[in-house]
Formats: sequence, structure tokens, C-alpha cells
Amino acid sequence: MTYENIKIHPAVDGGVHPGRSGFAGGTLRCKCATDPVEVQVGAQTAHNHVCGCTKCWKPEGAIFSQVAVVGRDAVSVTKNAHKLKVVDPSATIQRHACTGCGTHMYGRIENTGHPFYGLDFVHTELSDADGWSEPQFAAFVSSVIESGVDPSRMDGIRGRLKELGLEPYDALSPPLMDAIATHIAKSTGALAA
Ligand SMILES: N[C@@H](CCC(=O)N[C@@H](CSCO)C(=O)NCC(=O)O)C(=O)O
Ligand SMILES: [Zn+2]
Ligand SMILES: [Zn+2]
Repeated sequence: MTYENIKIHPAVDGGVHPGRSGFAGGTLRCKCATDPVEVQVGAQTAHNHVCGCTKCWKPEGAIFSQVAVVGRDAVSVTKNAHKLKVVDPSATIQRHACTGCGTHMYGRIENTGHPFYGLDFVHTELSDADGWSEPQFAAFVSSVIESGVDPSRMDGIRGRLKELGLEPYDALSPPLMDAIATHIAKSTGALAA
């Protein structure tokens, strides 16, 4: 059985396109027809994934976002920074969105104690460069229901994700969840630092 007609995200619906080793970054551009915000990302991304959570930015019609991380030092706003505003200042990931078109340009963690402090979250489909790291798994899959996806569609959605090689998880992937737990255990003293 094929689940080919189930749409996940435009970047993967035709099959996952592999990244290129040696790729060193590019420019993300928002969707505004005039004065778009531009963000320079000066490195290859890591841990790219599709995310079903309600907080990550999705292109029109998509039920998943595509989101990767990159060192915050590699990220700089190069055009129209004045259009950016943090979507939810109380969130762990401070998503800087364009007030003109709503596109999230980068998400930053300001809590220095957070396991992922130092990494920014970016949507590399906002760049026309070819070579960004490809998505490796699907995170927060059950959360698409929170955006209004009918629960009866979940078997098909998980089937399609598996067909694409994007193993579905209802949180982050096991290695990332283990990294978070290790960080917490070291900060509480349950594990030696
Ligand atoms: N069911 C919730 C889940 C939201 C959530 O925890 N999202 C994750 C993943 S975002 C990128 O992978 C997270 O880490 N969020 C922290 C934050 O958003 O600040 C929902 O769907 O809303
Ligand atoms: Zn914009
Ligand atoms: Zn998310």
C-alpha cells in the first residue's frame, strides 16, 4: 500500500532530497514581495526533521514544518531586521517572525541552562541554495491533531512518513531525547557531570 497522496511538507512530498557534504550555508528569505527579511546562515545545518508541533512555522497548506538547527554564531539578520518580532516571548524557542508575512526566520534559545542552548532553529526551505542537510525523522507527530488534523488520518500520516524514511516519533528522536535527559541528569547530579 502506498500513501503517496498524503501530503506532509512540500520539501519531502516528492521524496527526501539528500544534503551535500561540504555545503556551507546560504541566505534565508521571507515571503514578503517587497523588502523581505534576509538571514544569513554561514554553516551546514544539523538534526533536520519534520515537526508536527503547533509552534513551528509551516508553509501554506502543510501539516508539518521542516526545521533544523545550526550554531547561533552562524546566524545573522542581514536585511530588514526591523520587521522581525518574537512570536511568543514565553516559549523556550524564541521564534523571530516577519511581521509582514508571518514567516519564522529563526528560533533562538536564550536560556543558557537549556540542553540546546547555542543552537538556532531554522527552516532551510526559505533558501534557494541546494545542499542543506536533509530531514532525518519526524518529530511531534501526534501533535498535528492539535492543529485540527482528524485523528483517523494518523495511520496514513505515519505510513507516509515511514515510506519517506522519516521515522515518526511523538517527541524528538531517541538520540535527541537521550541528549536532553543526559543534560538534565548532569545538572541535577543524577549523573556525574
Ligand atoms: N504538543 C505541543 C508540542 C510543542 C513542542 O514541545 N515542540 C517542541 C519541538 S519544536 C522543534 O522540533 C519544542 O521543543 N518546543 C519548544 C518551544 O516551542 O519553545 C504542540 O504541538 O504545541
Ligand atoms: Zn516577510
Ligand atoms: Zn516544532
